[in-house]
Amino acid sequence: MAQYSRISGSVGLITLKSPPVNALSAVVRQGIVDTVEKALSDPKVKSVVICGQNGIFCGGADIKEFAGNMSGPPLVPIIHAIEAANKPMVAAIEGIALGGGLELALGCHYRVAHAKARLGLPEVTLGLLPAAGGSQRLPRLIGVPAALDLITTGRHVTAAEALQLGIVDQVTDHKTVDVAVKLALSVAGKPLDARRISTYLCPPLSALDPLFEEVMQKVRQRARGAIAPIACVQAVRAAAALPYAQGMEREKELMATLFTSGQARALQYSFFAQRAVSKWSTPSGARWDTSTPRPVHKVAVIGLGTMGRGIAVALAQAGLSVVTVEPQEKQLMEAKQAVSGMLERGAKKRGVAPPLNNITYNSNIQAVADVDLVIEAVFEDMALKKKVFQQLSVVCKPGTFLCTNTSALDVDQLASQTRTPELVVGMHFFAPANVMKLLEVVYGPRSSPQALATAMQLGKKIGKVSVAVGNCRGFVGNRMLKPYIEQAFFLLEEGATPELVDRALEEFGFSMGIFKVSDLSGLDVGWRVRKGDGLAEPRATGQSARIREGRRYSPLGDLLCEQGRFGQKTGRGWYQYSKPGGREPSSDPWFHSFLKEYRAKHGLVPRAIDHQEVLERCLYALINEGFRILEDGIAAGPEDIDVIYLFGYGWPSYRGGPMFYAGMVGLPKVLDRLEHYYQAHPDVPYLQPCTLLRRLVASGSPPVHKWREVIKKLHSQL
Ligand SMILES: CCCCCCCC/C=C\C=C\CC(=O)SCCNC(=O)CCNC(=O)[C@H](O)C(C)(C)COP(=O)(O)OP(=O)(O)OC[C@H]1O[C@@H](n2cnc3c(N)ncnc32)[C@H](O)[C@@H]1OP(=O)(O)O
Repeated sequence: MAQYSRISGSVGLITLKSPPVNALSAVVRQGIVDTVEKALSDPKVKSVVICGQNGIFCGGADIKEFAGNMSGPPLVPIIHAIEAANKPMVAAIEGIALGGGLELALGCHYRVAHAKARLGLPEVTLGLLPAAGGSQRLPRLIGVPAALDLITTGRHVTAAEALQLGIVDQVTDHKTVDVAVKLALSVAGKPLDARRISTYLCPPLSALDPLFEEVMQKVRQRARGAIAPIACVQAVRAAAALPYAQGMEREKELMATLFTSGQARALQYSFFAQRAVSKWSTPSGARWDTSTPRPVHKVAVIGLGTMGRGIAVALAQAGLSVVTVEPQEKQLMEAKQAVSGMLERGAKKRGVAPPLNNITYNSNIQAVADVDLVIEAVFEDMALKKKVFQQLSVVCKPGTFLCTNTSALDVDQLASQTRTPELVVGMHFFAPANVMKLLEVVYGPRSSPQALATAMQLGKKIGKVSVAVGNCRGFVGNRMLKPYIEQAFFLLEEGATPELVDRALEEFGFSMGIFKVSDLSGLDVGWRVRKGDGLAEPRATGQSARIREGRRYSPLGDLLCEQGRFGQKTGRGWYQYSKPGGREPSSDPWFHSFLKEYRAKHGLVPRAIDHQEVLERCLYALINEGFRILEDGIAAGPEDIDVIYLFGYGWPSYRGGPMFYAGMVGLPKVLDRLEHYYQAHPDVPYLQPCTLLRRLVASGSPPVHKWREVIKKLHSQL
């Protein structure tokens, strides 16, 4: 709703009231219509201030409404009425003015922002464009280049930047509404024509066409298949080229296409999925709202390899006190230099002082005696990790949470090395740990709800999207990756090339195909794991070379590693590079002839493989494993899996995540194709459709938000 009052004798005050972010729901929009009418018809009122309750101006349109039938008065005419008003309208912006919220403010004649406010048009991140006049007013106000930047990226700006750009007229450290009322009093009765942004022309630019061509090219490259950023450029172009009324028509037309698109549905799903994962629950009944995290001030990081360094930086940047331990002096010195450099570069970017003093560097594990929580980040080796946990159990003060940054190992085995297994959880960071947003928080059967809640809270504090997952080999992300990679290897055996597989995946929207990723992260990583599992040992030639434990196995990755081809770091992998450490992959004739010989040796007759098959085999195998994970209760719901893939594995955001994507493709189709491929490859168990997928299809393929009901039923029957 919106509340109306009169203050300071002649100022009408309209307060948006719709917690938590005063989104513009149908009720709020109706409230604005009613209160504006009241203010304009009250002869005692000479000017009007619009603000939001609880220090928040407005978070934009109510995104929940987009999924249903939109009712209530539309926003565009409301904003037109505000702009056309014959009394000055002033927006008092506290907290946030985002999307429709900023568009509402742009309809006002004046804007005052609190110094801590953030403003932006993030519609593009929801698969939309600012369609309540934002795409037409913002370029008229701040010019085409700046508007293109804000609208195509959706980035939020601070009040200071908004002032510099000319989005707001005034920034204050005081009570924003009081300052806005003062301004409203001072401008009462003054002419308003020059304050109506829709009447402006965009600031002139000499070479409009080349500018838009250049921007469009950049945006297309960055968008990698997303349609909203393209539409945003087209809308701003209309603002630059057309009179306002025609520009608004174009804005409406473009929005109509986006609004009903699958991409918008996916991005809006992902917005709510990100929020849903913070409301975690476990099969044993622990929940986010009944578990109290303990405060964490001082954290230890054990091991200063690549992961440990990134984790230490992420912690220090969030203001935590960090105790690092690296027993090898040389490695410790190198790490100190590297970490300081990372902190300095990060601080420069953010315009703050580097938090160098937040970190101490130690070679003795005794230094962790008084920390609240430890994150072990030593080499991925169970024996080594067990030793560290035994030491930690002795050294740390009672009650210290002990976390491991393993990417696949059994958290429960590590817990059993300590006297307090209930305080042990996994905190699986993704490289580079100070950049990547994802954190898998892994609870074992003995982890206490408080340990889980504390790790989740710490993740949030350091700016991660944290997802609680159960303990199994590879947890969620890496467990699903295994069948995906396996299919890619099999496709090479059957006739594909790394180039073909990568192209198909990149056209789908991944920034890099699986073979480029493998070269980047190092082929030796997977090789070490396979050797640990007894899979990668050199075997007899012939049939048995391609079978392990009765299942089809491809030794291609192992064979490359045996040749010292570890990817970018050695300058050779699935591709070749100009030098060791080179970044630009190019097709490698050696690999192609090696593959030819390999196929001949194993009697494999290559056949033509198209992009469709690559996508179906790689992605459906991965999705099938996702369903198994849900079946096993390792992830609480499809949102958890999707968020993990969106934030940790480069899944294209406009496809919503693998489980959402399966729903978009249609579960019957996914099931049918898996059945087809399993029939063709009965020695590949990952292709066998799992029970949950069958059950969902049998229950009419409900939409993704209803899957939990089916999962619950399935669990109750097991
Ligand atoms: C045929 C064509 C017809 C077309 C008709 C279309 C009409 C066109 C007119 C206008 C269109 C306008 C477009 C928009 O305005 S789109 C919305 C733009 N706004 C945003 O993108 C903001 C999204 N929200 C955020 O970024 C954050 O939530 C933020 C506001 C910054 C607050 O962050 P934080 O403090 O971290 O809190 P949470 O993110 O956890 O959010 C708290 C809860 O509030 C819910 N929320 C937030 N924003 C919205 C929103 N805009 N609509 C609905 N709900 C919102 C969020 O889900 C949390 O809820 P819960 O606690 O239940 O999880």
